[in-house]
Amino acid sequence: MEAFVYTAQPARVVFGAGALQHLGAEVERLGARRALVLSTPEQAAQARRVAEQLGARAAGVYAGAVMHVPVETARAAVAEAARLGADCAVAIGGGSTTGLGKAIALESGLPILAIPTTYAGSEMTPIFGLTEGGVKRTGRDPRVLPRTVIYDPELSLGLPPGLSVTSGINAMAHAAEGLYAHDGNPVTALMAEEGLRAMAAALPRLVRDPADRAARGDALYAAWLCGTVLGAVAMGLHHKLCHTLGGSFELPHAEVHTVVLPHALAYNAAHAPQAMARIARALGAAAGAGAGAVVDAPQALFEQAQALGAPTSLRALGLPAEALDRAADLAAANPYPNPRPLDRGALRALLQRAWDGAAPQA
Ligand SMILES: NC(=O)C1=CN([C@@H]2O[C@H](COP(=O)(O)OP(=O)(O)OC[C@H]3O[C@@H](n4cnc5c(N)ncnc54)[C@H](OP(=O)(O)O)[C@@H]3O)[C@@H](O)[C@H]2O)C=CC1
Ligand SMILES: O=C(O)/C=C\C(=O)CC(=O)O
Repeated sequence: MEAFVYTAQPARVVFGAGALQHLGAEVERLGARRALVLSTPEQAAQARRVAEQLGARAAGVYAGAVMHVPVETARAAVAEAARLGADCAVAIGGGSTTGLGKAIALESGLPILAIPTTYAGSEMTPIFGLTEGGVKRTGRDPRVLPRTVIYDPELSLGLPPGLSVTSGINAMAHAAEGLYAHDGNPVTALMAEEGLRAMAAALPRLVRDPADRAARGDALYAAWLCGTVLGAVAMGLHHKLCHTLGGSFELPHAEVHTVVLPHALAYNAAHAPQAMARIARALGAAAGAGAGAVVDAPQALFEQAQALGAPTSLRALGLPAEALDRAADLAAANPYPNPRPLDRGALRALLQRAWDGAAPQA
């Protein structure tokens, strides 16, 4: 085995149906006395229930989270945390709410307890994102890594099948790119392949029955693994393209990941054969393909998304055709680690296929 470096992220995970019951004890374990509960406006009722559960340990509710964390929202939340004398943030919701918790932690150092209800995986990463003047910047800072994560599959029962699928594929994207990361290692590869297998197996069950508790648990387990990979190693072309399309053209995060992933993998396939073999093995195993069956990883992902009823074209997400040239310019502009060198013409062709909803092509 070759030499490698693996840095574990020190989050505590409490996992299982009904795990939310441990919230009070977990807040106490953090040494916190006044937790500010965060959510989106739509999930405010759930946040209030969480605050009631915390009783005297709740400082209040801030239900102002929005996608991509505008700096104005972050500043307002930091001010509210200070006004209420909060010494901890409890973020219940998807990546948008966790992201707001991270913005507070970045400014104030408050510990975060995250309770994820989607599969985005932000709860397992020291990565933050902030949007100012229509431009999103991301960074890494150990202060924003949640100290404790409560994964309770009961809380994701209400996540609609369409969102479950796109959010699940968002998670799979972290694992897939982690498998060819320049700073990857055998431990993150193990987590990535298992995360891909578990998510690919869970999603068809969730589409058949969104109330399938076992499948919800498997999907959250997969999200945890995939999020851990995102937090541990560098992402490449796929995440860059999605940030460009999401940040500059305001496309929805998980849906963009779903459309772009097969195409980004096809772009890199010939330059990352071992990663492709592991992705294919994970997808083949999930689909019940016999031992030794050959599965084309990008094509298998494309077909799985189609079969699950997910969007497969950028056109369907509302991207105007005129935006493709600028998106290609932006994606080719700044260097970042990727197995295949960035070629503006090839990226433009990739984007065209993703816009058309065509099958991925190496
Ligand atoms: N820093 C990091 O490491 C990462 C950051 N991110 C960031 O997170 C954001 C995306 O996260 P994502 O989770 O996809 O987006 P959101 O948190 O915006 O959630 C997506 C949708 O899911 C809905 N939802 C969430 N939970 C439930 C539930 N239990 N029942 C019903 N509906 C629910 C939300 O509804 P509603 O609006 O009603 O609450 C929303 O419409 C992006 O900003 C992305 O950049 C993503 C991955 C990693
Ligand atoms: O944009 C962020 O907030 C940080 C990372 C991600 O969103 C990862 C992703 O693209 O899913």
